[in-house]
Amino acid sequence: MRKAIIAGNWKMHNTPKESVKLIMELKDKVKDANCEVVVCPTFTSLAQVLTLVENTNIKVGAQNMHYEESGAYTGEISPVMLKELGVKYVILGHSERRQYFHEGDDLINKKIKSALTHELIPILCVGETLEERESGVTFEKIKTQLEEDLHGIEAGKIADIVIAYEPIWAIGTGKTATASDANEVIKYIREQIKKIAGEEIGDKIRILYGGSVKASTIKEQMAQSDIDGALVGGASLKADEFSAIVNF
Ligand SMILES: O=C[C@H](O)COP(=O)(O)O
Repeated sequence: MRKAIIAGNWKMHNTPKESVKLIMELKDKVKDANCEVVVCPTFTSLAQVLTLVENTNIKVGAQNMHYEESGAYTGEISPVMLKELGVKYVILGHSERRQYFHEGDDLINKKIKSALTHELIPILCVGETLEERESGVTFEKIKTQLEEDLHGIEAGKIADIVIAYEPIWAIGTGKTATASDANEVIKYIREQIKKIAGEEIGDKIRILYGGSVKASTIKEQMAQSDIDGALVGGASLKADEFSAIVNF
């Protein structure tokens, strides 16, 4: 049985003060959740949020990291720094990183390996553009991303990764993929993981859906055979909406 995860990606929203306010509002509202609850604030809010979620059921993730432990990489944050703070998850390969910061699969692969070495759980995002979907190459695109992003990672370690299927056309657009369309792609991802890492790991790995998830969509999404949770952007910025998603 795979334990569901609902993760909120706050993206570049919330100052430290705003983050404190949101987490204080959220704590009580999600305390009885039946899934793993994760919030991913900006780097500048991580320390305060981590302190405030001590002894609660909320875990904390970062939104990105460098693959090196330290060095002359101005403006970057290392896995060692995240680990020391108490961060548990790290989002890697988000389409916004791929699109605006030109992160390629090679780089994402290095980051995933490094996160695993430092016992951070990567939330690896994959997904197709609208153009790719319309020209019928969704599965090919996802297959390539998985093969390249997971290249050279031993099968046993792949089980620790969380994958988020995020069709790019559904992110921040209000256009949610239908639950059955999302499930179809997620099933395909699971099949690919079975090919890469073996049957058992494919059955075990948790795969989330992301893209305009709201309180009104989550029930149907979670009722699908292969969807193990959600990576939530916009709707994770409001305590009432996010807690309604978490308590689906
Ligand atoms: O990481 C989260 C996703 O990009 C989804 O964002 P969204 O819920 O605002 O569409």
